[in-house]
Amino acid sequence: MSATEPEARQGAEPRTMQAGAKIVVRDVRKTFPTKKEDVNVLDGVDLTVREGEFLAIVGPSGCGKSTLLNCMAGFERITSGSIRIDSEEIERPSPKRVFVFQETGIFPWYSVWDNIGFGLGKMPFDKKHEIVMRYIALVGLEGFEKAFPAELSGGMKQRVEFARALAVEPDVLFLDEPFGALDAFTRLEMRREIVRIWKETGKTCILVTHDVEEAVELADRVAVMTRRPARIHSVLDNPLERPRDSDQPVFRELKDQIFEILGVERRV
Ligand SMILES: Nc1ncnc2c1ncn2[C@@H]1O[C@H](COP(=O)(O)OP(=O)(O)OP(=O)(O)O)[C@@H](O)[C@H]1O
Repeated sequence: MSATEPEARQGAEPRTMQAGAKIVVRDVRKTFPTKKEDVNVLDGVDLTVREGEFLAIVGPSGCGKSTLLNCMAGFERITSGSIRIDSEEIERPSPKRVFVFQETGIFPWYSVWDNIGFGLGKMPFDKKHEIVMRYIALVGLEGFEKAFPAELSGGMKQRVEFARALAVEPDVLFLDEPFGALDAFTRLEMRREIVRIWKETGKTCILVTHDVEEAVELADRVAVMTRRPARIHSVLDNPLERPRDSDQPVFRELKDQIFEILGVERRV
């Protein structure tokens, strides 16, 4: 396992040509103006997300993890710096970049089929049906296409959420605490599921989580943020094969390393 210091700040021209780079974040600052005073949230964030990787972002509570994710997806405008996806500057949201939140993202008044087909817009029924059923199968919900969310368990609703996100064929999946509303057992089950889905689809996945163990179990690399105003403290490589076991010495070392970084930040 190895930790890399945040990538060196680039000059005016971001280093977008790095082989395999999907998202390049350079010297990003984000300030929220409020009536009382400006809230300085991100303060020089540098991060490169590789094509097809599973990257987790952890950090102290309220440090700006969701803000960074929103900026990368184009939902929030950055104050300065640069965020490029496939060498294109991000200025607005795109259907190629979708969010998966907690189960609350799905519409209770729509069936599983309608929820998953929602983002597909107008298209011939047969084509839509083929796509919806493909993703229903991918997430293991065959037989539940006519069910409504109230008839589903928390884990099943989460599967609908994943299928709905994937059906629009995004090339980046942003996962913002997606398992936060699930009970402990279902959360463990869904962690395994997300790894399987990620492997089968090859999407670039960026996960924000409070749970360091979850980050180490799932991610190829873990980016650790400082407290607010935040930057990336370090990015740790996770060399462990999947499925991972939290009793493995390397798993524990990696977790300890992250806690140490977070602890240091808390004492500053
Ligand atoms: N629209 C906004 N206007 C003003 N301040 C905001 C806005 N959005 C976020 N903030 C502030 O930015 C800071 C970072 O929020 P953010 O939700 O990104 O942090 P986080 O690390 O994801 O939080 P948590 O650990 O609680 O999930 C917080 O202090 C928050 O109050």
